[in-house]
Amino acid sequence: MTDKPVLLIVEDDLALQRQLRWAYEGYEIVGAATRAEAIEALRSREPAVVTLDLGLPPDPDGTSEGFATLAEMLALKPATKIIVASGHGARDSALRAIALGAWDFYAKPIDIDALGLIVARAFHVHALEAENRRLAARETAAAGFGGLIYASDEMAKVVRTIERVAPADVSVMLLGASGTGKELLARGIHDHSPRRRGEFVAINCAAIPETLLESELFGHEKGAFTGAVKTTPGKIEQAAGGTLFLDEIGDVPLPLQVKLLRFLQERVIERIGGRKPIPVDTRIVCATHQDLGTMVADGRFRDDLYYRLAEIVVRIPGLAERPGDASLLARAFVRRHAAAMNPAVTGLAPDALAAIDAWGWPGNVRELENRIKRAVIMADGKSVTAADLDLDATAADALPLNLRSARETADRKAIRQALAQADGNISGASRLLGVSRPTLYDLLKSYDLHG
Ligand SMILES: Nc1ncnc2c1ncn2[C@@H]1O[C@H](COP(=O)(O)OP(=O)(O)OP(=O)(O)O)[C@@H](O)[C@H]1O
Repeated sequence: MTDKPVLLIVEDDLALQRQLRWAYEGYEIVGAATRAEAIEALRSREPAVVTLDLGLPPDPDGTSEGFATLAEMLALKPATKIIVASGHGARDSALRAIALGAWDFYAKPIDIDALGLIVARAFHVHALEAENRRLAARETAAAGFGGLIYASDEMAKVVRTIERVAPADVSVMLLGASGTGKELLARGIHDHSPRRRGEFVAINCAAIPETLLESELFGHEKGAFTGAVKTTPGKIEQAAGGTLFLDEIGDVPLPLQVKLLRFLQERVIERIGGRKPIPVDTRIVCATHQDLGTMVADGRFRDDLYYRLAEIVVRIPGLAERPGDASLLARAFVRRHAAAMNPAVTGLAPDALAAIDAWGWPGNVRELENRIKRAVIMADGKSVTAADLDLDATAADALPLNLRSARETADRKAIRQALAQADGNISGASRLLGVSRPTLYDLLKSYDLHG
């Protein structure tokens, strides 16, 4: 066995089969002369592409056995690209073969070069479709994770960690820049934990004025302060039996940090103006874009609270550090927003994809989604362009330090993308990059990248 792509040739004329074997060098050729042999080869070798002669025994002058083989193969492995050949009543057979799901048809006698082109194209399309299926599978697998979409190994690693910690009742701290998907991941933790039937309650500690934050979190009794007209439970109580997501935890003022710490130690709260402690069983997931380590060192964040909250710390990389994610997310957002706002739009133009890859995404996924939403509304034609995204002029980067550093940046980016596309496979990535494996190894070493 070689690692060349497998081409199955179903042909009862053994001389012709031999001739084809010699003609196509780039593939590993497997021959079959009957339906039974063809099915056996399909099962054992799973060829991506098959050429099928319709005139097979016991009906070598007709097409019945050929069509039966076609139908059986497609039923077994629908993604197989089957190219049908026949000399009899070519037009009718062609129509019938295509209707049954054949990839293409050619009329005998065989022209080796013409058939070679059809075969090569079939392999190419098969590979593209396989890649699409792989990405779609990742999308669906991740859909359980609050609809999280990703292709990069960086994000796959984050998801693996989250999947592992979700069922354990530990507090999780998510660190990442704004718009990287922290809330989505927090929701994912909740949905994959035994508390999923309870509520997921999110509170953005930065968005609520200091004076109100305590009451929001802990609730208040009627009459506790002016305007407290009725007793109101806080977010912590609301999250009993579920998960409390404290976003921007770094913005909680010090006095409230003390109260939060007491809750985490004793698992009881007291509403403002209340006298009796109320036990609350909730899991805390928190997030911040701030450097809590420095805040602890500066005395702006209590270290005892930090350690209570950060039993597990998960770092979420920025969108620009996740090769392949931006374009995958962009496609998904185009689908989502086009359906709602401009159904004529079906995709992204090549210049838009290039601009998306080149952009630094300071606002991460949120920025990407907003740009796509606006572009879908603005788009005139079927495709969103770089101009619709407002990325054409702005995508021009500042001048790099020197040519060497510009080359290194470009190299690093291309290597990471190729590795992402090849699923981390060095041979695959080196083929995509057009360099030898040893060259790629050297580059990985010199740039301190990991394959
Ligand atoms: N991997 C992803 N797949 C699909 N959608 C995503 C992904 N990451 C983020 N989003 C979407 O992007 C938006 C921003 O994500 P989210 O609110 O989770 O970010 P955040 O890190 O919590 O941001 P902030 O810190 O500003 O609150 C949301 O609409 C979210 O649904």
